[in-house]
Amino acid sequence: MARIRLGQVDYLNTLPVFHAFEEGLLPFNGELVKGPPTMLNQMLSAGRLEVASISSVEYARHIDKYMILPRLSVSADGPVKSILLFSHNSVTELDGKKVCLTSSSATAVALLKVLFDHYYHVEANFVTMPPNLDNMMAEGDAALLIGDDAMRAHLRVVQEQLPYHVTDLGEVWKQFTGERMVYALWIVRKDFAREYPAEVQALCGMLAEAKRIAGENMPALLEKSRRRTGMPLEYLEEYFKTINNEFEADHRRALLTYYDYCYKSGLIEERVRLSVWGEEDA
Ligand SMILES: C=C(O[C@@H]1C=C(C(=O)O)C=C[C@H]1O)C(=O)O
Repeated sequence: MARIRLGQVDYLNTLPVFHAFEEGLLPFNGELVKGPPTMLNQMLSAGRLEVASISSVEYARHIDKYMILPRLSVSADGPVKSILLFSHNSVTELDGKKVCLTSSSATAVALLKVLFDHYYHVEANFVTMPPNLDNMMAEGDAALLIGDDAMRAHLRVVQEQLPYHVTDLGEVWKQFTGERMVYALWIVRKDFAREYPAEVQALCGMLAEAKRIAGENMPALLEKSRRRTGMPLEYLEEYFKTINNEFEADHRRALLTYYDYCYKSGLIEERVRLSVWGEEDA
């Protein structure tokens, strides 16, 4: 029996899928590997994980090697609250300025570049840095943060009344395209899926069960999130209402729209078709 190394993006937005795994509520006898998206992106690509939640743009960069697991994503329809650009001035004034990008992200980095190219028509200089708001704002004119880092930074901006503009890229994307945005997917390595289809099928069942369990245990999940991050309960409650973890027809159309723009901006090399585990043409 193949042991599955399962990568978990270590942000709140994957908890509605991973909570039951963390709590040992499922008969999963593989290994859970936690880290920021870019770490898991690399590990999956290097064959050091079999399955992982990773940056959605990464799928488009490895379509020959990857398959999408059904009915799973991290997405939001409009404002997402955790993909945020902090800036000293408004975004339209960032032409020729320095924008610091979190080293944890791939999807949001590409989304920012797409929006700069096609929506704001702004050409900035990008530098990649560890996710630290103060260092980034000292170094450049704007800072892109994602996940819990972005949420913490936003709370600080409000509490300490820091004089920054805060732009929610999910909201801008929705204004621009009318679509939701899919930030993360659950991906299996194709070579592994071909060799161990029964294990992948069983894992898909567990992931579906895990979502159901989390949905029925929101008070416990919220309390765990509060303990883990120190963020206020109401803020977390709103966040979990904002994040969606499905992958249906709307998500697919939205994702393909995003990939189209990534292609136009030279951020991915080929046009993409979605190959989803268990579907006819996968
Ligand atoms: C919405 C989010 O989606 C995340 C954004 C990612 C990226 O930018 O590469 C990767 C995984 C997601 O968990 C977030 O973390 O805030």
